Amino acid sequence: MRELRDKARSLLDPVIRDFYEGGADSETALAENERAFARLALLPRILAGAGQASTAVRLLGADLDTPVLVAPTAFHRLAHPDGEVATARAAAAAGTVLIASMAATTAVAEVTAAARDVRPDAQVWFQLYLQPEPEVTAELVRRAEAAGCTALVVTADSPVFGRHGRDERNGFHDLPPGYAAENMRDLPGTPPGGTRPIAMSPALSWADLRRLRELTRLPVVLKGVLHPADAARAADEGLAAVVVSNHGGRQLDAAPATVEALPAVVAAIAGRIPVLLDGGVRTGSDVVTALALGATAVAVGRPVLWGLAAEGEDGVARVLRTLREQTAHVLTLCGARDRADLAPDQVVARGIREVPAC
Ligand SMILES: Cc1cc2nc3c(=O)[nH]c(=O)nc-3n(C[C@H](O)[C@H](O)[C@H](O)COP(=O)(O)O)c2cc1C
Ligand SMILES: CCCCC(=O)C(=O)O
Repeated sequence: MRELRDKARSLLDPVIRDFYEGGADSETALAENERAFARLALLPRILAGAGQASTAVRLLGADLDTPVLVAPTAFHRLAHPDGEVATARAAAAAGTVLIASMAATTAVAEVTAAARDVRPDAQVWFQLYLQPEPEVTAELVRRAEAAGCTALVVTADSPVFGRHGRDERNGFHDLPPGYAAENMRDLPGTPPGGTRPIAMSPALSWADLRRLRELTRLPVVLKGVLHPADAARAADEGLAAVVVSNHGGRQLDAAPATVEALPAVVAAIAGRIPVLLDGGVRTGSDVVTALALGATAVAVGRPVLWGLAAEGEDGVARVLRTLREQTAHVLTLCGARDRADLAPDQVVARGIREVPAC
């Protein structure tokens, strides 16, 4: 992973590298996502007789080979000329879900076609920001459905754009000439062939999410959940899953590390719907830590961009394969056959522990 990251960093234009790597404000949330995992240790169970570990997981009715999904990230063609097509092919081959970003540089129909070309039952979910004009959101949903996406992921942690100091310093505000947010083309209100900018709105509420659900039969996943009360509400409202996420540290810089927010969300959901997590997942130990704390699966953002920038489709495939192999290895070392054998008491803070009364 480090090797791919370093290769990506050396190949990418520094302005694009900063866009991918950067976080909001002081980049505290960005750094804390990784640091919080480093502050945790796993207590293995021994002599459990668990046998060969399995990374397979069932999620929203689909069987996946790995609990590591591809988080939605913008503008893949800035990382590699094959862009989202390469990512989609690698995710499909890895037997995982690609959450395709609304801010993709490839239209969602082309993304799903690329994934299905590798594997007919490939799972592509479509991430969107609810747009202030309902007819724009409705058209995006219609396109995602027509493309064969199997779920919608609404990102709810972005009432405004995050403040990204690196992009401001670099003057990176728009896609370079020759690239476009292809899902935003030919929407209501755009001139023929033109695109419209992605809007973020602080006026959006649960009522807007309910209206979205009336438009579609697709399961709707809520991304950007950190408060347990919001998690409970998501389950009450009938959402299909939540993603504990602080947007990779790119929105509220004072947000907690996601792995630290996870236990309260898991408790609030109380097994009603799957809880996913993204932010700072870099190794199989991170994956197993999140699973032990109650996540059904995790997603990775920047590692996929490193793989893509370094080696295109092969690089993304390598990132996903490495994480799956490491996850299986760590499960085995923890005495677990799969996620169901893990328990939250296996995750402990580093440092000397109090001696428990046994
Ligand atoms: C360059 C970049 C672009 C992103 N674009 C989107 C996006 O379009 N939609 C979205 O919901 N999240 C977006 N995210 C957030 C990711 O989905 C995810 O929450 C985050 O990257 C996870 O953290 P990690 O990068 O540490 O794995 C983006 C993140 C990065 C780094
Ligand atoms: C309008 C593009 C939004 C991309 C995004 O969510 C991010 O860069 O974090």
